[in-house]
Amino acid sequence: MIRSALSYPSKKNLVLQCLRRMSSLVSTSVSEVHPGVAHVTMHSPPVNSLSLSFCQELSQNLQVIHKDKSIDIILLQSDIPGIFSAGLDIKEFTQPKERLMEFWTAFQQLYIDLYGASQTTIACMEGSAPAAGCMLALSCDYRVMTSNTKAKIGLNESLLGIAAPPWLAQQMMDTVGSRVAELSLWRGTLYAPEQALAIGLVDELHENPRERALELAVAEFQKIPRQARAASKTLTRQKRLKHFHQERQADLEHFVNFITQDAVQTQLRGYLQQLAAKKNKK
Ligand SMILES: CCCCCCCCCCCC/C=C/CC(=O)SCCNC(=O)CCNC(=O)[C@H](O)C(C)(C)COP(=O)(O)OP(=O)(O)OC[C@H]1O[C@@H](n2cnc3c(N)ncnc32)[C@H](O)[C@@H]1OP(=O)(O)O
Repeated sequence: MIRSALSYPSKKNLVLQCLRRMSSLVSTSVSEVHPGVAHVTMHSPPVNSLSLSFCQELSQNLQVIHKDKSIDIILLQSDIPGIFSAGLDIKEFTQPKERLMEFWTAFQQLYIDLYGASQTTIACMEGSAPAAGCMLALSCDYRVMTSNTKAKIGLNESLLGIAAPPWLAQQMMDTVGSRVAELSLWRGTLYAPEQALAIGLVDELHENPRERALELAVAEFQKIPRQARAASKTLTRQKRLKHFHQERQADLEHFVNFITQDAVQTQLRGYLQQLAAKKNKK
């Protein structure tokens, strides 16, 4: 089931290609909302956690959009109320080694496809974005977050008994500075919107992030020549991406070695139980 139709005027081949790809996919949809502006909408209830298939699907959609020269701005959003993305699907961490490798490879690819997108990307966060949910936002060029104080954003991995991968920690440092990142990484701080704005983790708060993101895209960002935006991105991101490609295999090995440790597995199972207990209390 496809949640909403793709519409790229005068791009019939691409539409067909997309539809073919998406026929077995259910967790994201793509739609052109204004000439040159595409919404990529995440919909994987209950919390848009990034499972193997969700990472792969999001990547595939981004790759299709990358090839579409008529699209120059991507708005990444969720249609689950109160949630942007809950980060990586923790259940994936308890899978056998082969699956873990496939999972992490798909997550790495998603980072490449989003952080490395030549288009201008805006994260429209109407809800919480912990851990890899925060990675999705950090990979975008601009972040608009809801002003609703229930929403939280940050890298809380340490509270799960794990650590963010080096490249995600680096994204945090690049965005908020080394000292703030250092503190927030080991504390696992999840920031309320006003705090996130104060440290520069998000760029704007708005009661309607989607509306604001579209307004920014059309009234501001599209006025800057597309090639200039893309070249500026290359200036600031190329070095990080090159390094990431060099370290990709080592990063995969680090992940598998780390996550399969008995102590880490015990901690993760405990964390999942905490989440379930919290839900039962509601
Ligand atoms: C040289 C360097 C050396 C170091 C190398 C180290 C390398 C190691 C690398 C390891 C890296 C690991 C990276 C991890 C990144 C991550 O993304 S980890 C995931 C972190 N995410 C979270 O902690 C979020 C947890 N969830 C929540 O806080 C809340 O669910 C929410 C705020 C998102 C939403 O709250 P609410 O709306 O109240 O929903 P809930 O009732 O809590 O949940 C509903 C439902 O969803 C399940 N769920 C929630 N989050 C996840 C998740 N991330 N994965 C899987 N499932 C999740 C929750 O259990 C409920 O499930 P049931 O309905 O009960 O089945």
